[in-house]
Amino acid sequence: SMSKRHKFWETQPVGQFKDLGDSSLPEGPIEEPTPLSEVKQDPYNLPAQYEWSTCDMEDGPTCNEVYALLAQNYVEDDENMFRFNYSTNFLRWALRPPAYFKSWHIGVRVKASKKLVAFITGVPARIRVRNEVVKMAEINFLCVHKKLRSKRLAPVMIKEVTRRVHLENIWQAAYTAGVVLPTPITTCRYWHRSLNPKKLIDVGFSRIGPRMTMNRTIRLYKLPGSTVTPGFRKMELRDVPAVTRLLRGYLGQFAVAPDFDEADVEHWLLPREDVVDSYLVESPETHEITDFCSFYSLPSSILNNANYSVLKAAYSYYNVSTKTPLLQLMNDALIVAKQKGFDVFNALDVMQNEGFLKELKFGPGDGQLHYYLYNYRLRNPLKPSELGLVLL
Ligand SMILES: CCCCCCCCCCCCCC(=O)CSCCNC(=O)CCNC(=O)[C@H](O)C(C)(C)COP(=O)(O)OP(=O)(O)OC[C@H]1O[C@@H](n2cnc3c(N)ncnc32)[C@H](O)[C@@H]1OP(=O)(O)O
Ligand SMILES: CN(C)Cc1n[nH]c2ccc(-c3ccc(F)cc3OCCn3ccnc3)cc12
Repeated sequence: SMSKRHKFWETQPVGQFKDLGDSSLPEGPIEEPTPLSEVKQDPYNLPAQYEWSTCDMEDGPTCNEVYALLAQNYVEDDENMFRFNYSTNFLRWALRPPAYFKSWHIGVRVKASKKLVAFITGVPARIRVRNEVVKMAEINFLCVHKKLRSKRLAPVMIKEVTRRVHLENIWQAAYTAGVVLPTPITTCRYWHRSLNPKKLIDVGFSRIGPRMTMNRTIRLYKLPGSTVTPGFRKMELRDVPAVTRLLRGYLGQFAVAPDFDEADVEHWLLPREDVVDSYLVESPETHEITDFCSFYSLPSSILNNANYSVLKAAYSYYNVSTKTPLLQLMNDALIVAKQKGFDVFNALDVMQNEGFLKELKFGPGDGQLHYYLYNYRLRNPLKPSELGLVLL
């Protein structure tokens, strides 16, 4: 991608590959805000047969259309064996955080049939970059129907969501992708911890290692039936103030991290069945909340297997350990994920995750996840361990 032409991205206020190494460029916004009166008031032009369609995720039929478009056309692994299968409840959670804008849930429909054929979203977030808290849009769920690929629809959709974000006086964004674009602020690897090795091997997600048998593999990944940490329990509404304090204190060590307040913690971290799970350790003696762990539920469709159609995957979200060793805390997270029927527990090598991945028998995945900021330059890329942000 360094040599590749990026005809669209070269026009955008993002770090450009040609600027890499030029440490004279200042860290911070690349372009200044435009006066709101000068922001384009009307939507960008789509090809004649298509129209913009703001998607109300609270409307059942619309939410189901978005679900179906993503279930059939969203991100697949490199071998096209799996495709993310975000649930409708997950999408409503991901897209309606505090102070969200419905106008940032942008669909493209065929005028004649009203068929939803493309989608892109933004949600507002306060992201701290080093010592600056920046109002940003987190951009996600960019999807063009498989039959409409390579028609340069994505740049139009990106410009339209940018325009609508600008109208709310927000000038920066954060996003991730499995593809390399100008220019990653960091590149993470993802790791997988088998919970149901027999199914993972059956569907081709994992392979039996050399000098291993199926039974030996099942034994290798066996976990206790219950958690081991005294005071380990599900998070409840009454815990929001304490978890907010714990999380803000912990995330302060990372160069880029969300600036969560109590309303954010209530939305993003209170357990929601089959969407997000959060646990904490309440000291039996002092009743102080000392540790926290969370994971979200993102199944993948299995695209061609006779016995299974869905891979149940848990993804590590935000974890804080101040008293319980991180290894023990995350092992308890694996134990509850197994209890809940997940087949695999996934984690990125961000934050302090490298400290538990190998020890808890995670294996490296076969791809990378690149993190990006829009209209905000970092002088140097970050190490994954300097990143405290997980996007869904
Ligand atoms: C201040 C507010 C700012 C807000 C905006 C911030 C920026 C937000 C940016 C969005 C963040 C989304 C984050 C997110 O959702 C998480 S990443 C997941 C993206 N979605 C998928 O992978 C689903 C399956 N693929 C598709 O649906 C299509 O392949 C897509 C729609 C991906 C591209 O459709 P297509 O039919 O295959 O391609 P054309 O229309 O012909 O367009 C080709 C151009 O698109 C560039 N491209 C390809 N993939 C991209 C990607 N993942 N991000 C950004 N750009 C991407 C590509 O480099 C080329 O530009 P270049 O010629 O310059 O290289
Ligand atoms: C983050 N969010 C924006 C979705 C997203 N977009 N692009 C991606 C590329 C990789 C990962 C990812 C992140 C963590 C992880 F443990 C495994 C992953 O992908 C495995 C490959 N795969 C793809 C579909 N089914 C399986 C997520 C994403």
